Order: sequence, then structure tokens, then C-alpha cells
Amino acid sequence: SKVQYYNNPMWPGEAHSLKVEKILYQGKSPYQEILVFESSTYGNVLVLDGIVQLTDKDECAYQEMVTHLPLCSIPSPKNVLVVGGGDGGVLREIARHDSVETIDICEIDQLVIDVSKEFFPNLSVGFKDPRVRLHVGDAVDFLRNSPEGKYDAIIVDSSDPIGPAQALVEKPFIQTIARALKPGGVLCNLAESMWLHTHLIQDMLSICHQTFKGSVHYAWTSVPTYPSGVIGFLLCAKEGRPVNFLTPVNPIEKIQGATKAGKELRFYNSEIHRAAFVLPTFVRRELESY
Ligand SMILES: NCCCN[C@H]1CC[C@H](NCCCN)CC1
Repeated sequence: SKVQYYNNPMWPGEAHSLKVEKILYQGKSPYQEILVFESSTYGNVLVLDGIVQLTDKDECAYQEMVTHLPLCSIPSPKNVLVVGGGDGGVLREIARHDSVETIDICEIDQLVIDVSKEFFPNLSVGFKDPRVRLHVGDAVDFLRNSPEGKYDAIIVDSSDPIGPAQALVEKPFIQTIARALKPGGVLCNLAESMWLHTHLIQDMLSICHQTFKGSVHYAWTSVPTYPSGVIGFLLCAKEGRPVNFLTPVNPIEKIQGATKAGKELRFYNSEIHRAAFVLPTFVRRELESY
């Protein structure tokens, strides 16, 4: 049998299928439906409200890029916040940075954490790092109550901005993120695929340009199990210290060797860091005036 995802308003008219070997978990939290299945070619797959979140085979592309694009753009990040990220994969990647002293994570859905610990040990290993402090709740409230200028980096590792994560792309939330960052602090936000709703990217770009007086850049990576096969990120720097996203300032060796995260890097490197910010011509045209 196979599971097919189509008729999703985010990508009308297209479908993506994965062959199912075995359904491992099906449940419903107060926020979303949760499905885990063993696929025949991508390992275990996590699905929230019918949208593929990650698979064992290609999660490295997303988790490594969403983490190291910001963290390698500033010298020795110390205090990091993850919004969402309940599967633990981003925590695993942050743990590779020895300069990091505290890792706050605010995930709204405890069931996602429990399911990841049961079925995705290579991702939930991130929760084992002693620097991690878990807050289960709404990140909108968490950020509103966060002290000003606390974080060097904030990573928004959410589901798509329909449903529980809708508020995470709206201006008031982005403003609370900017307030919680130190001068020269960086935000890495999940952004849309360049092939899908670029108006969402445009909306986010204009909000981030208004909110972050430092640089704002769109970057992208390949994730075969996401619709259109690519996903984007928005890298934003708060004014107060020059940040050049295009050239990593942290040598890859410093994070390459970290074995406490369990596995070596499988996707990120300094060249692919620079390449992530190189955009096709149509994307440049569509984003240049935002
Ligand atoms: N730590 C993994 C979380 C994954 N975040 C998102 C999961 C949904 C995915 N939709 C891609 C479809 C684009 N609309 C984007 C990444």
C-alpha cells in the first residue's frame, strides 16, 4: 500500500506518494493528528495533519541547514532558542557547537516529543544534551515573556504556517523574536519552497525587513520528501553587529568533529552554506522588491 498526500491547499494539483511497509503509530494531540510509518525507502516517516515533517533518510538536509546556517554565521553563539523542533533533530545539531551554553526549546505539543523518543531515536537524542531546557507551551507566550536581548540565535523549526504554526509567521511574533535577540543576533525561520506559494515568502520577507534592520536573506535546500523537493529558510540579523550570512565565520572543523551529537554531519558543509543563498533568476526577480 502507499500513502498519498494531495488536495492540500498549500500545493494544489500535485501529490507525493511513499510506499508504506508498516503503520507504527496513529494518534491525535490537542493540536494535530500524528502518524508515524515505516516506509520502504526513506526509513521512518513523521506526518502531522497529513503533511510530511521528516524522514530518517533526508531529515539531515533540513535539520543541519536550519541549524548551521544561523549558528555558523555568528562567532561563538552561546544562548540559543528553538521554537517548535519537538522531534529533537535541531537540538542534536545545536549540540555540535561547543560555544553554546544554553539551549531553550519551546514546543507546543508534548505528544510530538513522546512520539519522536519512541520512533526517531536518531533525532530525539538531541534532548539528552545537558544544555537543553524544555518548555512545553505556546511560543507566542514564551517569547512575550522572554527577557530582552537574551539569545544569540533563534531557530523557528515549525510545521507549515497553517494550523498550530500560523502565528509564527505573523508580524507581532517576529517582533517578539527580534526583541529577545542580542544585538547582532540571528533568526532562522522556516520559509516556503520557491516553487510553491512565493507570496508567503514575500510576506515574510517584508515583515522581516521591517523588523530586522540588519541583513535578511532567503536560503534553500533540497529535501526530497517535501513537496517540490526543496524548502526555504529566512536568515535575519538584528542590527548591532555586522552579520554576513553568505560566508560562514565558524570553521566547519569545529562542528564536524563533534561526536556527542551521535552522527557526523551528513549534509552541511561550508560550500553548501554559501551555495544555499544563491538563487535561481526567477526567485531573484520575485523576491528582489520585498
Ligand atoms: N524538525 C522538522 C520539522 C519540519 N518542519 C517543516 C515540516 C513541514 C514542511 N512542509 C514543506 C511543504 C512546504 N509548504 C516544511 C518543514
